[in-house]
Amino acid sequence: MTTDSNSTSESVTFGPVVTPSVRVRLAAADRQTQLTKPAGSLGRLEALSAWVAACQGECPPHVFARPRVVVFAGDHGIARHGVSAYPAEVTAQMVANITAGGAAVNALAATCGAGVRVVDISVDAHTDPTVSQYKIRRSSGAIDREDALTHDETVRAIDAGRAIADAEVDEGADLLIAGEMGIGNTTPATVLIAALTDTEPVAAVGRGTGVDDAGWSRKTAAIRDALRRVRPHANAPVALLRTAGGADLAAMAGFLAQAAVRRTPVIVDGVVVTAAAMVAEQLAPGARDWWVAGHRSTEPAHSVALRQLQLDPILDLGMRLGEGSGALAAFPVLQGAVATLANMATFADAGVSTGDDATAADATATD
Ligand SMILES: O=C(O)c1ccc[n+]([C@@H]2O[C@H](COP(=O)([O-])O)[C@@H](O)[C@H]2O)c1
Ligand SMILES: Cc1cc2nc[nH]c2cc1C
Repeated sequence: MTTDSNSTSESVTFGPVVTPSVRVRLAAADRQTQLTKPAGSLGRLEALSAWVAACQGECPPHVFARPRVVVFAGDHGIARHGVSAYPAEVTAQMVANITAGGAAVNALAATCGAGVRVVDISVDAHTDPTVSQYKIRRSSGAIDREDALTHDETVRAIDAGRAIADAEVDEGADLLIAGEMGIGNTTPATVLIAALTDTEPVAAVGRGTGVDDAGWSRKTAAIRDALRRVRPHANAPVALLRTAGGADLAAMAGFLAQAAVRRTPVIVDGVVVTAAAMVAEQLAPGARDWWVAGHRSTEPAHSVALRQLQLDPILDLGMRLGEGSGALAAFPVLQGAVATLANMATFADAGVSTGDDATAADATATD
């Protein structure tokens, strides 16, 4: 088996990813011990707040002022081969629904002040020019029998995602969420994750939108066939996306990699976004330090990918929607964590006795 391993020879290069500040993370952990609460009593919120402070490079951190969701929409040729519970036409219909404000992503984003943008990367329909600025093509190829994209399309899709991340950060986004919409997209997502983790199709395949048993069998066979085509490219992210990904997945990978280059934290969503994240980590090593997993989707491949990326999801609510919904559900938890570190009084400020004072008082009483 031949292996392409040199990602620079694939003509896509990302700027360096710096590590979120270790010094600030330690200062944040120390400040958490000084806040008016028993030591460690905010549980994982304490580590989450320290991560945000490290990403922002200052402690105390500031609560997020401009969280932004970008929903990447694209169709997949494999959806025409009975692997989803819904017809491919739903992708374009949902793009219109998101644009009109009627989708779950809109409802969730409105509760926490997040802005939503939907971008048509590869929808198999004509869409409004306001969403099609970055369109690469109409639908990616059916990956069980043909490449998803040409090399040139793959590079352009990655660059589109990079440009979208740059535009969001330049316009002041201080937290990014990648979401997606695309009938059939759990099939290429599962192929990418299985290829990158050497996982058997049956251990990774899930029901996606709720496909029935016959559809599940077709999906498993499609994943097996696509895996045969893609396995030689497991160490070559551009070839991986070209062979068995899609334009939407490539754009998300570029977006997630560039967010890290731009030192902007990201809440990762479900199985499709996390598949793109695995490729983004190949494109820009270290990018994962800038991401937190919002939730654990019910798709088995999602757990496989989270384990590989060493991301511990904030929520586990049995969600499997996509659109960035799981990340948005987790956002108030993350924002709350930041608010504790940013806004709570210290024991010294508030004149509240510390645990050390109790120990000292006990010692005095027994002297
Ligand atoms: O995010 C997830 O984990 C997730 C799990 C199952 C389904 N989805 C969404 O459902 C669509 C893909 O499902 P399917 O069955 O058509 O492959 C796509 O629009 C995704 O946003 C998303
Ligand atoms: C209606 C619908 C909405 C979605 N949002 C994300 N994936 C979806 C799939 C369907 C079918």
